[in-house]
Amino acid sequence: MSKAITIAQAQSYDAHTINEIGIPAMVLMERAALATFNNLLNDDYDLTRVVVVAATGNNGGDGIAVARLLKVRNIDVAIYLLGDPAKATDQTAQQLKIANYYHIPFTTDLNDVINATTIIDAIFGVGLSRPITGKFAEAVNAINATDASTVAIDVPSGINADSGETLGVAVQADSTTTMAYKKVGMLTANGKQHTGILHVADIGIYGADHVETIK
Ligand SMILES: NC(=O)C1=CN([C@@H]2O[C@H](COP(=O)(O)OP(=O)(O)OC[C@H]3O[C@@H](n4cnc5c(N)ncnc54)[C@H](O)[C@@H]3O)[C@@H](O)[C@H]2O)[C@@H](O)CC1
Ligand SMILES: [K+]
Repeated sequence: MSKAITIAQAQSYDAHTINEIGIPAMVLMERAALATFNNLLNDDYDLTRVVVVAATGNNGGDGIAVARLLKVRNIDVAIYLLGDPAKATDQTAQQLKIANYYHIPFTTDLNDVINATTIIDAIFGVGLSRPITGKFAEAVNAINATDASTVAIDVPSGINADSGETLGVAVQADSTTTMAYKKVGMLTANGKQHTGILHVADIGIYGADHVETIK
């Protein structure tokens, strides 16, 4: 799985898997979360205090699911939520509901992010469409200012997954678990520098050149 794909390819492979093949989006989200969680454990980060910084797109949903996987293992985890939960995607709204069931604490205090030992960056993935500003930028700057280890989901937030450019500000990750295939922007100098160690996770999404098409 060494090929690299564009944002448009990532989105069309996702849509094909969900709409044509019929694997539910929530299943893919759960696999993305489990892959991120397994890499988090294997890479041996200090999980004394974990904060998941999540927005309300599907990248955020992946992160909220990771928070639950940590919580059920008795790891101290909180969610710093950015954006309006009323505008969450269906899958992310469902993950928020599950997080509430498990009583995962939500914090609005950036000091909790600053004092974490490990931060999960689940702000934006391939859906980033404009420069990061306001509260989102404050959170990214706080993440980058800490000594905490930072683990990005899919793409370090703020990096354009096509060009590798920083859109406003971008998370400087120690490692990134990217879904299905590398993203071309992560192979540029700026992209690489923000991605850190790159893990590619097979979550059941494949391109048209995959074995799936062999009749
Ligand atoms: N759809 C799928 O099949 C899967 C998606 N997955 C995850 O979902 C991600 C893509 O999810 P989405 O398409 O929801 O996109 P994102 O979660 O990356 O973000 C999109 C949301 O952020 C907003 N946004 C974009 N740039 C912004 C900015 N600068 N400031 C404020 N808001 C901004 C958009 O309006 C949109 O609401 C992937 O990167 C991956 O992490 C995974 O769960 C696996 C399956
Ligand atoms: K991210």
